[in-house]
Amino acid sequence: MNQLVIATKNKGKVREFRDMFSKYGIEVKSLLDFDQPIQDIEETGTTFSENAIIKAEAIANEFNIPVLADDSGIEVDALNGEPGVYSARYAGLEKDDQKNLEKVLKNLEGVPKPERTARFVCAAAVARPGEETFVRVGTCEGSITTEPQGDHGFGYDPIFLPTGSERTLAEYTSEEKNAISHRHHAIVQLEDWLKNA
Ligand SMILES: O=c1[nH]c(=O)c2ncn([C@@H]3O[C@H](COP(=O)(O)OP(=O)(O)OP(=O)(O)O)[C@@H](O)[C@H]3O)c2[nH]1
Ligand SMILES: [Mg+2]
Repeated sequence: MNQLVIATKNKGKVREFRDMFSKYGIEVKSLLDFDQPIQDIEETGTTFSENAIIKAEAIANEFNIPVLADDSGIEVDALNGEPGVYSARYAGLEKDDQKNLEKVLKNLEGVPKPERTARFVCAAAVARPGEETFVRVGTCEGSITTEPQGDHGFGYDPIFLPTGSERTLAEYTSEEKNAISHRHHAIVQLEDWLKNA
């Protein structure tokens, strides 16, 4: 395989998949590269895996090609796992990264450091015409800061401290993030498929 379509319109994800797949010699195309506009796929699942499968199968069936989809987000323990599958839309349907992370910080006001634990989760689903879809889940454990720090990455990266780190993911280089991220931990489980497809 020398090219793979990722069923996403999220530029941050596309950048990370491009970097991570380059070592397998795989060129990444996203829904942003299609000639025709692709309608937003409704994420009606209650888990990351369900939503990843919905996105991968929608595009695989429509275009009759193999597709990988990522559904991801952040679970904050003191917020009973929120924002979870609603991470992109936590502060509204406009999917504003800044508003989303401000809402998490506000909802955690007064919560002491040891109770600010959280994790990023990534479900990566592979759908191929006529074959069974499969999904692999990766996580990255950490905690939530009290203020945003750093300007790399995307989404909630400026408020996420990986376990044992004093820097947020937004203060990591892309190479550093891609070595420990939830997305990395999902993708390594696809290695056998990637090498043989
Ligand atoms: O700081 C972050 N670092 C990450 O590495 C990361 N991965 C996911 N997220 C958040 O979770 C939502 C996913 O929602 P999501 O999987 O539905 O994606 P999306 O709606 O943005 O695009 P699409 O792939 O559905 O087209 C995103 O918008 C982000 O807010 C991240 N935040
Ligand atoms: Mg989405």
